[in-house]
Amino acid sequence: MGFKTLELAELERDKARARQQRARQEDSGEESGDDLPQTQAREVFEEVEEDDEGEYDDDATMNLLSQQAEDMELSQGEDGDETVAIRWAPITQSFSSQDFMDVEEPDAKKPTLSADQQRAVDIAVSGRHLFFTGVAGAGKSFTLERIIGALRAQGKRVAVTATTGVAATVINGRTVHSWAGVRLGLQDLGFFLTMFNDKQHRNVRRRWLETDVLVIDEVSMLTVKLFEKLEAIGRGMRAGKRGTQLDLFGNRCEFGGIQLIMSGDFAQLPPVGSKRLLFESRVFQDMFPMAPSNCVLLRKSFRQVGDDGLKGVLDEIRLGNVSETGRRLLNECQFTTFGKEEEERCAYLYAFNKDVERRNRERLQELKQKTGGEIVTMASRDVIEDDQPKPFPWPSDAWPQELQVAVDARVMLLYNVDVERKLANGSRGTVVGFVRRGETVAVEMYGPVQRGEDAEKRVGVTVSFDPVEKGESEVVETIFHCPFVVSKVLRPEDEGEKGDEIVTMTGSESGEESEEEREGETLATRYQFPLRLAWAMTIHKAQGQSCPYLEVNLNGCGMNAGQAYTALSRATSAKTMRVKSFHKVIEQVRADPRVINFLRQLERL
Ligand SMILES: Nc1ncnc2c1ncn2[C@@H]1O[C@H](COP(=O)(O)OP(=O)(O)OP(=O)(O)O)[C@@H](O)[C@H]1O
Repeated sequence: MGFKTLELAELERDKARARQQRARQEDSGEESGDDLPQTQAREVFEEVEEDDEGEYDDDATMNLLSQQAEDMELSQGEDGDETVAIRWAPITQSFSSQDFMDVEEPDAKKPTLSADQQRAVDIAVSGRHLFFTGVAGAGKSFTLERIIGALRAQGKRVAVTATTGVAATVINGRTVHSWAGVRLGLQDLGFFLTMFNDKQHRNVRRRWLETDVLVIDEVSMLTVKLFEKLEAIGRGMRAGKRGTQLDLFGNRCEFGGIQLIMSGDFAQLPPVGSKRLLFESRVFQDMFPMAPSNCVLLRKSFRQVGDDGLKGVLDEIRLGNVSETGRRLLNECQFTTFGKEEEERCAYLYAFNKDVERRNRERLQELKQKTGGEIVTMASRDVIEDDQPKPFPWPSDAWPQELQVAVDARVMLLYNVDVERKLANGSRGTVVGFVRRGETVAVEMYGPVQRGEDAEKRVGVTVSFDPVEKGESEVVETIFHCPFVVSKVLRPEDEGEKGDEIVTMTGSESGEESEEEREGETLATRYQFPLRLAWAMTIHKAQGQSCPYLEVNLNGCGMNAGQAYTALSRATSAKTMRVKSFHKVIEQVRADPRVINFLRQLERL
């Protein structure tokens, strides 16, 4: 497909989106800002925001906020050494009507909910906080979509989020960090409450104030510390609005009265950099008491339909205890073979980054031999401040200085470009071509230098992203023309909690920084494509996805049933899954006793 065709397809899609939005606005009697140029429309919107603010007494609110900040200062707790695990910062923090988007009426053809799924929907529409969980493929994301539809039909303003970008794409949401405006969430409560009250952050503030229901998916990866911080921010931000009243059920207004809908499976991946699991949080326990009125366990898996053998072995691994029958099945999976096309679509999962990188390098060389195509090296453009050492000691998690790609190479996106359009950190696709000078202005301005034949002319890379299977089996194809990403090393103004330098990865299509990102002194900046090779990926990147063809290497998953379980449960059937390094690991797989205990309590409800 030529580039012009790609651009046209994109244009058509944007037009269709605009048409849909206009139709929705007309239906709801809302005035459309579409006829205005974009900036003007934004100004109109901001004026409305200013007016809304009149509802609150700003001085009184500020006093309350500072008081609350002192009262609720969060301690570091045992998670004090939390590592910086999420390497991006939101591209834009802007509030959009999409945050509170209407949804279509339920379609009679859509699959019907199981009794447990229906119970979750009923609790959600009753206005109570809801936590629901279930085995991988039990339809947690699917049920969330139904819940969101039902709540919006009640006129509620629902913010849809997940703990990772890829998980957010599945439910048409954004990351909870981005929604909440907290980036990595490293600063203390007072910092956020003060920050959200300056004019620059009015959009974040407005989101906190106007949301009725906050949905968070894949909560097994949410740290106790961040969850409790979000709860305190909610209370702090909304204090001027609702005080510290009790809600309809006589509860203290957690999250300042926002209803919480949380979903995830603690038998899958735990949070990065923290030993505590979310259900150990006192705030979580208060909000979601172990009772049928607040918690639901979905028991049936819909992913491995028709493969009871695989379902059975997954249930065993989940609890860290694999039977002889289960071992035999996994043993047979060592010898699964795929046809040529299936092998191309296969996802290879590893526990370690070094294995992922090795496998991807091998596949790139194989591709070159097979097609005779050229491997293109994208060298980053580095800007290092005068007083900084040269070469600059880039942190190990900075984007690579040299990125190698080729046409037909499988690649993965490295930050959340546009989660609503399914372009999230972890989204996978295939390189379809290179964009040459003159075909796009933005690329010329911000493109990195390339080496290799024809390098002068090659200034961009075009990727066709895989369709994302939504909860209800629709597919959305996205063809994406890569923007560039700025990777910065900053010395923050407030020195952070640890006084260390913080690495901030920021991205924007224009290459310009957004207001919120202009904090601290820039030491060095790297311009690079936000891509990495992705025939192989880490198990973390695969959470929440279904993989029709899968190879799992279990090396490194010992002692961590969550990793083995997450990896193997991406498969839709044992026939389309190849398992490697299984013997050594299966003896060691142990489930976390805290998780087993938590699940047993849920079973008894
Ligand atoms: N009631 C249902 N009827 C038919 N299909 C369903 C139903 N519920 C879920 N599914 C299908 O099952 C598959 C898995 O669902 P989903 O991805 O929501 O599971 P999940 O619990 O979120 O999985 P994971 O824990 O791996 O993220 C999807 O293809 C979904 O469409």
